Amino acid sequence: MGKFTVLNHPLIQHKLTIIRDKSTGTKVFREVANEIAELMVYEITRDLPLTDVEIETPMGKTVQKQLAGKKLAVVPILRAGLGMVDGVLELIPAAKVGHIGMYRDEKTLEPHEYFVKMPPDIDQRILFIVDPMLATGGSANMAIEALKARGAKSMRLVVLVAAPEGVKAVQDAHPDVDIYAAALDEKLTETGYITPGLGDAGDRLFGTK
Ligand SMILES: O=P(O)(O)OC[C@H]1O[C@H](OP(=O)(O)OP(=O)(O)O)[C@H](O)[C@@H]1O
Ligand SMILES: O=c1cc[nH]c(=O)[nH]1
Ligand SMILES: [Mg+2]
Repeated sequence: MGKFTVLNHPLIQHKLTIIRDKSTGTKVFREVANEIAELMVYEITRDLPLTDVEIETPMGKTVQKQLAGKKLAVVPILRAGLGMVDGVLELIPAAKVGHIGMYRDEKTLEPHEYFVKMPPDIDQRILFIVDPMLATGGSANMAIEALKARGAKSMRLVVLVAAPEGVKAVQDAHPDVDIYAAALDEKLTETGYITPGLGDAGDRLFGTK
């Protein structure tokens, strides 16, 4: 089973409270969502392997560390995942960005894929799939399937708020994918929203209804 980790650093908890608050407007919501994504990526990349490299400082030759092995890519699930990309790129500016478009039918809650554009070498990369909300897990599971079908072998799912239902659905369907969340909330409502949650992440990021 894939690991599920809640990254409950005090700064992350504080910032999450800001974006949960319904009085927080679009501008601050966007800024703070990216700040949380940045803090999460700092934690999630702790286990990346390092290798020795010889360089020359102004004082002479020395052996130091650099990131080894697989390169990274960030994959936002459109639309709302876009609200986390800049935060990730602050720390990993050289990462490639793949996009996958998914929307959830408001009545059936079934996910629908409408766009996929990936870097050509996703089989060589660690993919950080980002989406603020993991509700039923349908969108994340369909996105992971689409990426696997295109050759992806190493993926981590990074969400701001997770519902227990979504965590279980992804763990059951994709035991090879670890999940990281800023919070694990109580449950889903009858209409498929996470409660207490933060509402509709896409609408809050982009000012739509
Ligand atoms: O786990 P699930 O039940 O699939 O729900 C979560 C999905 O719902 C939201 O997207 P939405 O469909 O609202 O699209 P949007 O990002 O364009 O607003 C959210 O950003 C996730 O992608
Ligand atoms: O609570 C939820 C559930 C799905 N998508 C959202 O944007 N919010
Ligand atoms: Mg939405």
